[in-house]
Amino acid sequence: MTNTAPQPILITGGARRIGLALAHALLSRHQPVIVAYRSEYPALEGLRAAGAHCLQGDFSAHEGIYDFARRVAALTPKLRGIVHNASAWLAENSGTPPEQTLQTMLQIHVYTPYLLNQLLEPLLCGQGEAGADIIHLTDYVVEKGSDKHIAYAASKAALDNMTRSFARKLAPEVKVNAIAPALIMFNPGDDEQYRRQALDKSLMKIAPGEQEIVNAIEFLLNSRFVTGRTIAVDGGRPLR
Ligand SMILES: NC(=O)C1=CN([C@@H]2O[C@H](COP(=O)(O)OP(=O)(O)OC[C@H]3O[C@@H](n4cnc5c(N)ncnc54)[C@H](OP(=O)(O)O)[C@@H]3O)[C@@H](O)[C@H]2O)C=CC1
Ligand SMILES: Nc1nc2c(c(=O)[nH]1)N=C([C@H](O)[C@@H](O)CO)CN2
Repeated sequence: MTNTAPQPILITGGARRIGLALAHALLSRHQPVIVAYRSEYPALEGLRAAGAHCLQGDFSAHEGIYDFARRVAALTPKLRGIVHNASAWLAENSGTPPEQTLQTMLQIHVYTPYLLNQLLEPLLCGQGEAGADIIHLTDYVVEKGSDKHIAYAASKAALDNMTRSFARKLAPEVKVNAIAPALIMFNPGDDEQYRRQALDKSLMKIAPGEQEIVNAIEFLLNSRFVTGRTIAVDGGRPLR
């Protein structure tokens, strides 16, 4: 009887918040993970102790993405999946020149998944039908736009669209889906007024926390049939 070990899932931006929670959830189910991180975090120690491979990588320039893909390929012959979680939430009023805001948003939400999906395709394919997954973390604002985060929303919309293109290209070996969250968790600097207003935007009126996204990702990983779709995890925001 052959006993094949599960192949790892690559999580970008996995050293904090949603990516970190996902990495620990998968590790607790004996699913190996490779965590891509840019900045050092104390949480990396816990991830390594739990068995994660943590690979430093900065996707701010194309060469960093190519270099990172080479190091992933040197680490493992196959991947069970890629979760494109790495992101920055830059607003137009951040003081950054607008062309730089757009460039930063396109780099992390469009170039990074576009290049990694192609550079790592040989690691995803060859594992049978529905043998691997790509999951793009997008945003509810893809549907609605955002007056304060115009470049962010546009770049996430491009990522949402790429979900369907890569699903077409890689079927039936690789399923490709997106998860579009609305507010999942606040940032530490968010004040009370902001929190009240943000909570009031959904029907459910809570910030549900990382586990909601972990649950959606586990649903997709367990499916053999769902591909090319965007799962909304938004507390009913379009109905408000
Ligand atoms: N939190 C929420 O309520 C919502 C989240 N989402 C989406 O869910 C996902 C996870 O959200 P959240 O946990 O809040 O994300 P965070 O913004 O907290 O973390 C994102 C991670 O991506 C990394 N990253 C950003 N730019 C780069 C880069 N150029 N190269 C390498 N790594 C980079 C960051 O690294 P570093 O630490 O070095 O900056 C960071 O660790 C994101 O895609 C987000 O857009 C969508 C809607 C709501
Ligand atoms: N990369 C990130 N994207 C987003 C964040 C974040 O902190 N990092 N936060 C949000 C907000 O929670 C928003 O949905 C409600 O205020 C959106 N995207």
